[in-house]
Amino acid sequence: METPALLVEGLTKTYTPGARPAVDGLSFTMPRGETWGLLGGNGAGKSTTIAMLLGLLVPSSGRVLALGHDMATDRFAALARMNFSSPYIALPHRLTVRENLRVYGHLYGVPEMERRIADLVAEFDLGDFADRPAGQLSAGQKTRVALAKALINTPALLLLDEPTASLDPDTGDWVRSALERYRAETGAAILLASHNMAEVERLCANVLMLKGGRVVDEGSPAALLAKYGRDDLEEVFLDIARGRERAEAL
Ligand SMILES: Nc1ncnc2c1ncn2[C@@H]1O[C@H](COP(=O)(O)OP(=O)(O)OP(=O)(O)O)[C@@H](O)[C@H]1O
Repeated sequence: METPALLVEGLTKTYTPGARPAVDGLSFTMPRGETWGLLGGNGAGKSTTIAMLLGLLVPSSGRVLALGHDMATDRFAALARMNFSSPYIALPHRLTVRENLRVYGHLYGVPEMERRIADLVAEFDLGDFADRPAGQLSAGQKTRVALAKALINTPALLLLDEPTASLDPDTGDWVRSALERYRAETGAAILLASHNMAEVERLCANVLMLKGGRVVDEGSPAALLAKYGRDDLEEVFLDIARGRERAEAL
């Protein structure tokens, strides 16, 4: 059987000794071919989780198998087939968009790289500013470039931290369609941290609700709506964020 996209066991991160962990015993198994959402209020532990899944941050305890590879011992085998985008990581700003994509294409050893770049420039509508320095772009334009960069190596596992945060509604909508198409065409798994409930409802097969670094609930958007007796995920999120138990919510 194919290994899951992510197998996470007891993942914990304590930044300050003696303080409460930022991520506290997180365990889940995410299959390939699905998009999952990581939801939670500010400080819930989403970015810390993603940084550990990528091997950028060493966990205090627990383990991550990404595409079957242990991130503690066999990280590079996994990273070649993973990618990510985060609003907190800037692209080299003096390089043009196209140069940026070439740099990352080389890093990942992308075959037929110019064709791959041309496809991504078309897919994310980067043509108008492909030859401008990345540092001169608007936040929304940078986000689209970051997503193109995240797909350069056709990853089997894609981790996205707030992928559409700076996009206007129309652009956000077609970026979501592009992600959905990518998943459907390649069978990739996508884990996205988001504050956008409509986005999560539209894209995600399963949602992990984080609070204080722990999963406080999980399920498909439809199952969570039914469980909390709500019409949209925003209301479910508020119920959980404000600590209302299910019984009180009903
Ligand atoms: N480098 C750090 N050193 C110490 N504490 C940190 C560090 N980074 C994050 N934290 C703390 O860890 C907790 C989780 O933060 P994290 O950034 O993972 O949350 P988040 O869910 O991504 O939040 P947001 O929605 O605000 O981006 C917070 O209490 C935060 O203050």
